Amino acid sequence: MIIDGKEISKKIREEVKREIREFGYKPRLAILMAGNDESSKVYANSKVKACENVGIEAEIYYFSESEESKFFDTLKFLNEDKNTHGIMIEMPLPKNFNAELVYDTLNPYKDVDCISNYNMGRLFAGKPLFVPCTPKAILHILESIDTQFEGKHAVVIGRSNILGKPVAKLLLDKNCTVTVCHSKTKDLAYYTKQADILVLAAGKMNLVKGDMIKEGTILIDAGINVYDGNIYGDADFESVKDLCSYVTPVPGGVGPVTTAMILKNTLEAFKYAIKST
Ligand SMILES: NC(=O)C1=CN([C@@H]2O[C@H](COP(=O)(O)OP(=O)(O)OC[C@H]3O[C@@H](n4cnc5c(N)ncnc54)[C@H](OP(=O)(O)O)[C@@H]3O)[C@@H](O)[C@H]2O)C=CC1
Ligand SMILES: Nc1nc(=O)c2c([nH]1)NC[C@@H]1CN(c3ccc(C(=O)N[C@@H](CCC(=O)O)C(=O)O)cc3)C=[N+]21
Repeated sequence: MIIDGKEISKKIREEVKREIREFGYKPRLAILMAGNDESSKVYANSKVKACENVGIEAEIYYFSESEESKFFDTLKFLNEDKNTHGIMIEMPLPKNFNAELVYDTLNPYKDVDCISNYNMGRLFAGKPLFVPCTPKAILHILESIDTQFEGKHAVVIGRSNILGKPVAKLLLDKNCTVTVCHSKTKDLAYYTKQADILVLAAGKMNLVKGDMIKEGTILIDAGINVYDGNIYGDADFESVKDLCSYVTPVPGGVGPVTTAMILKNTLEAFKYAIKST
C-alpha cells in the first residue's frame, strides 16, 4: 500500500490549527537561511505558507555566505526575543559558518528541529525537549499504519545527526532491533534484505531496488534527490512498490509530514514559552 503523506500531514495541521485558535495570540517561528541554495529557499517559502495556514507567524531571515557575524547577532537576538517562540535553522549551513557554535548558541527551548548539542544530548538520554521534525514524521507515519515494532528488525540507511541517528534511536525506544548502515557499509543488500522496517535517509537516488528487499517490508523513504527538475527518493519506487506492505512515495510521503511536524514543534515551543512566564 502506498502511504499518503499529504493526508497524514493534513490531520496534524488541522489539530495544530485548532489548538492555536484557543490561545490568545500567535506563535512565531523564525527561519534562518544562510547561503544561496535555491531549493532550500523554495522549502523555506513553503514552510512560511504552511505556518500561516495554521495561524503561526513565520519570518525568513536571509544571510549571504559573508554574513556570519550578522547571522550570530540575529540568532542571539531571537534567542532572547519574547515574541519569537521557535527558531529553525536551515541545513546545511555554508561551509565557512561555524556550525558547532550554532549548535552551542541556539536557545534549546526554541530549537524546534532539535539541532543544538543540548537537545541532542537530551534526545539520546530519553528526555527530549523536541524530537527533530523528519524523524518525528517517520515515527508518526509508522504509528499511523499501526506498525508492530517490538522485536522487528529495523534497518536505517544514513547516520546524520538530523535524520539517521535520531531515527535509529527512536526505533530502538520502540524495541526494534536496529541496524544503521552508512557509506562505508559493505554489502548494503545483505542488511536491507533482512529489514522488516527499512528507512532510507542517504540522499542517493536509486540506492535501493526491488531485488534488495524482502516481500512485505515497510519502506519509509526520506531521501530527497532532484534530477531533471523532478524529485525522487532513495528507492527505485517502481521496482519496490509492489513488494512492500507499505511504502512512502516521493513526493507526497515523508516531506509533507515533516512540514506538519515543524508546525507541531513550534506549537510546543510556544507552550514552553507560556509555561516560563
Ligand atoms: N523528507 C524530508 O523532510 C527530509 C529529507 N531529507 C533528505 O534525506 C537525505 C539525507 O539527509 P541528511 O541526513 O541531512 O544527509 P547527510 O548527507 O547528512 O547524510 C547522509 C547519510 O547517508 C549515508 N550515505 C550516503 N551515501 C550512502 C550510500 N551509498 N550507502 C549507504 N549510506 C550512504 C552517509 O554515510 P556517511 O555517514 O558514511 O557519510 C550519511 O550518513 C537527503 O536526501 C535529504 O535531502 C533531509 C531532511 C528532511
Ligand atoms: N534544520 C533542517 N531541518 C530539515 O528538516 C531540513 C533542513 N534543515 N534543510 C532542508 C531539508 C529538506 N527538507 C524537506 C522538507 C519538506 C519537503 C517536502 O515537503 N517535499 C515535498 C515535495 C516538494 C516539491 O515538490 O518540491 C514532498 O516530498 O512531497 C522536502 C524537504 C527539510 N529539511
